Amino acid sequence: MEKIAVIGGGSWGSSIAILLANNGYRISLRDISFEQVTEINEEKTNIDYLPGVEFPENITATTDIKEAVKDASVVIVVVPSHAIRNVAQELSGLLLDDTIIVSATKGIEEETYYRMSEVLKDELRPALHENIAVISGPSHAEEVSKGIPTTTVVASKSRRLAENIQDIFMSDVFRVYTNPDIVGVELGGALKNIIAISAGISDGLGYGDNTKAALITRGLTEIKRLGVAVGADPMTFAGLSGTGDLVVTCASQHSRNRRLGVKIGNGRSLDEALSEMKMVAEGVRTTKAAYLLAKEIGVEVPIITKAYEVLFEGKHPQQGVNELMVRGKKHEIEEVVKNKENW
Ligand SMILES: NC(=O)c1ccc[n+]([C@@H]2O[C@H](COP(=O)([O-])OP(=O)(O)OC[C@H]3O[C@@H](n4cnc5c(N)ncnc54)[C@H](O)[C@@H]3O)[C@@H](O)[C@H]2O)c1
Ligand SMILES: O=P(O)(O)OC[C@H](O)CO
Repeated sequence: MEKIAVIGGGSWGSSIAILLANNGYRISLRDISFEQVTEINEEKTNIDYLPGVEFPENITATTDIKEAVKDASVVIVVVPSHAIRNVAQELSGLLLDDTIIVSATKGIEEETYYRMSEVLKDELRPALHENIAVISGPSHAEEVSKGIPTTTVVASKSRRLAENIQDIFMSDVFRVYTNPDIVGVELGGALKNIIAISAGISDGLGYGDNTKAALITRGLTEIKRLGVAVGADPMTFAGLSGTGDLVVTCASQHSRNRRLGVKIGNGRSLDEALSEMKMVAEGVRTTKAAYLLAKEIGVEVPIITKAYEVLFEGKHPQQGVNELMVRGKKHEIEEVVKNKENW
């Protein structure tokens, strides 16, 4: 049985491990929590992160990264974004030149504005750079682990590598597409979390479906604008890691980011909201990184800016919404206006 290592045994890492174990791979699941590792090995559960789900026999958990990656042909990194650089440092030196590395983490590094695959490249030796791919898309762990039909997208520089990973992940309940646009796929998955927090804030304030549709649609415009400014293909944002992931995260009962937003909309401070959550809400760090990046390169991102002011500068969420509503008048889509002569 071919071995795959999954680094990070929280909700998404555990779900990926279960999916790939059901696809016939031998899985070594690495987490830093001794309690979690023991529970997965002895009870075949991970109650805090994936309640109600049983782990198959072909998953073994370990705290030892060396043991996890030994003889693994593929290493999937599924830790929170703030841990990925440390993990990459741990991995460097442990991997063979032909090991495939897949990032399933969604975020932007705060200090460098690097995407997750860029952080991996920064820490792994050049021989491994061509082996790096990312997987993203609308895929809540709670549903994937229960075999609920899900679609995702794999991106890498090499089509052969993307198709190889597509084959590994594909099942009759998990459909995988490929896309050569790593920048767009990664940024779609990272930036949607900011809009999901904003959608949660809107729900917490008691606003309705119209407001959420506005946040999703205008949020997608901001994601696309910022993404294109740093090299993404605009078409990617119409796909699974753009529209798909944005819709699911803004609407889903499972979303950690939306849940955090609801708490803020209900009047909690960011620290209070975070202290009530065990799982990571990536959108918090991503809000800071995206706001600062957009400011630095001069891209207009009004919703992301208000999210930043509410989360980090203590602005009242209702005031943030009001400020968005009374901004100067605009055309809906500048490109459409430009294409219409004499309008
Ligand atoms: N949960 C989902 O549905 C989902 C779906 C797609 C993508 N993601 C992304 O996957 C990433 C992980 O999210 P999650 O929901 O699984 O987080 P989580 O909070 O559920 O779990 C994180 C896990 O990582 C572990 N961890 C932390 N540092 C580690 C390290 N150095 N080595 C190994 N393990 C470490 C923690 O102990 C914990 O078990 C995030 O970027 C998230 O956006 C999550
Ligand atoms: O639960 P969230 O908000 O972290 O979102 C999880 C996934 O990114 C959804 O695709």
